[in-house]
Amino acid sequence: MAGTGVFSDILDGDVYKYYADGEWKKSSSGKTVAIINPTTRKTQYKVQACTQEEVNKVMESAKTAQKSWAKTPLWKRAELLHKAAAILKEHKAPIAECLVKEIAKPAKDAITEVVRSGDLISYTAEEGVRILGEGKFLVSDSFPGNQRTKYCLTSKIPLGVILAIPPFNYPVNLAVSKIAPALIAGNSLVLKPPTQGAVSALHMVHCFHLAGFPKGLISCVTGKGSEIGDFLTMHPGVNCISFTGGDTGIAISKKAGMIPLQMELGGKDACIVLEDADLDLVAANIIKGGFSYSGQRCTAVKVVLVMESVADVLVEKVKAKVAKLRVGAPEDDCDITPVVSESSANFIEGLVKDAKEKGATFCQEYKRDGNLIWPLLLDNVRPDMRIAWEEPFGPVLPVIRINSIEEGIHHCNASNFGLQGCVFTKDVNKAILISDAMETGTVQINSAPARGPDHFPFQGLKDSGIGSQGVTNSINMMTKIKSTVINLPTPSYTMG
Ligand SMILES: NC(=O)C1=CN([C@@H]2O[C@H](COP(=O)(O)OP(=O)(O)OC[C@H]3O[C@@H](n4cnc5c(N)ncnc54)[C@H](OP(=O)(O)O)[C@@H]3O)[C@@H](O)[C@H]2O)C=CC1
Ligand SMILES: O=C(O)[C@H](O)COP(=O)(O)O
Repeated sequence: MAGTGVFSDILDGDVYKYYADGEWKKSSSGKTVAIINPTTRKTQYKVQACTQEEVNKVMESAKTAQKSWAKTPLWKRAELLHKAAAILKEHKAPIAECLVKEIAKPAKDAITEVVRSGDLISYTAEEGVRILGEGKFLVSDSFPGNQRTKYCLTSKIPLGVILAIPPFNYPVNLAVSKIAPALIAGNSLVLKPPTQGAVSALHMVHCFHLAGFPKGLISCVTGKGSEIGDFLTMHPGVNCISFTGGDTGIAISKKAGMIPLQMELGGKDACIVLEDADLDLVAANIIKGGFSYSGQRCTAVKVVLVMESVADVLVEKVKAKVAKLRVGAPEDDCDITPVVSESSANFIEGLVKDAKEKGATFCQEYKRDGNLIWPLLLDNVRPDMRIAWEEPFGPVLPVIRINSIEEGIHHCNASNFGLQGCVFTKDVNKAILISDAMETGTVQINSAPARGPDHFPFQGLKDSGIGSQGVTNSINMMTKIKSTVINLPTPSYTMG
């Protein structure tokens, strides 16, 4: 049960506290933020609306704690991360319950997110010990005109205070994907969780608290991004921002100072289907890729570009699978659950209405009950329809029929997004040519797009982001290079 047992410290009455200086605290603002359960559309939880003064104190503590954390041996940092991972997995049930209640994540997917997060933390600890435990040794005479009079020792050092801002759809996994690399690299961490997902995140933070991390090293400030967000992202105490979400990230990148930014933003992942594709495999991946978590994934299949000659058969196969999707409450492990908010549902409905007005073929009747939208496949979608380009972040999937591979690649590359894409064909030569031509960070061949496994690079191009994620890339981007050069009076060459 959320906020009970080991988690009772984080709850004060019906309001969750924020975390700073190794303690759970009540904000002096006296204001709270309601978290609306997408299924019931009623207030499920409340969190603090932290003040700017409290953010200032958090940043000061983070700066101080980072100095001693940077002197903590790598093996000790890794040991604490492994402890946090174990505690997180031990308490996966109450944390998963929070995910079900605040973001309507299906119960089994919620458990998976928490376990995956524990695994990510441990993998990051191991990877960090390896890659941060070695540097480079350079000699001067490799550059023309130089004798071997200079030895250069380089190492990766921490940036300082990392501000992590994850999105609602993975409030635990996309938080730890920032927290763990930051900490193993010797940084301190300030977390601003999404409002919907904040209580899941607070429970996750408590697992780090229970693991025994130094006071002030990790903080979690709550409050609406629209109210406290700018103060955080423009705070002079922040040395790096790692953000996942929507267009907000583009706005942040224009406001932030001269600091490293890691931005994972929206996507319009295209699924290109060639005539020789295994259409049963394609249909299964369209269902998994297009409708998991009701399409609320940046890596969801967001447009199907299928060769006309096989389109009828494919659409029928997908329709048959859509009909079998269970629609309902996340507690019942339904495949399609309510989208995260009424505003999101209204946005999705706007795209559907536009497609209707412009003549798309509705493979199912459009149906909505509150935030619950039944899965909808739109066939014969044309480029003049908004759904061809915009990201619904919901269970609505457009099918565009193409007559050539070039047409598919053109549509994919005409998008402002460039996160992932996928291509289905038995011809590996064509698959490689198409992958090379698609302007996306990743192309999946014969499978739906996906960020996982979490050690794979994860890179958005164009409006899909900057800076590459994935465990190793995240660790590296949260460090900078320090060099020490030893100057010898006379050249010295190591004898064989
Ligand atoms: N790339 C991806 O993985 C994801 C992309 N998205 C895209 O974003 C859209 C909206 O989803 P959502 O999660 O609301 O994304 P947002 O970009 O609105 O929010 C992402 C995070 O940013 C915070 N935030 C909001 N405003 C600011 C600000 N001014 N400064 C700093 N932080 C801020 C939010 O906090 P708060 O919740 O308090 O507003 C949240 O923690 C989706 O429709 C989808 O297109 C969404 C999720 C994942
Ligand atoms: O932001 C997102 O939606 C996630 O990065 C997608 O992750 P997934 O492919 O593992 O669902």
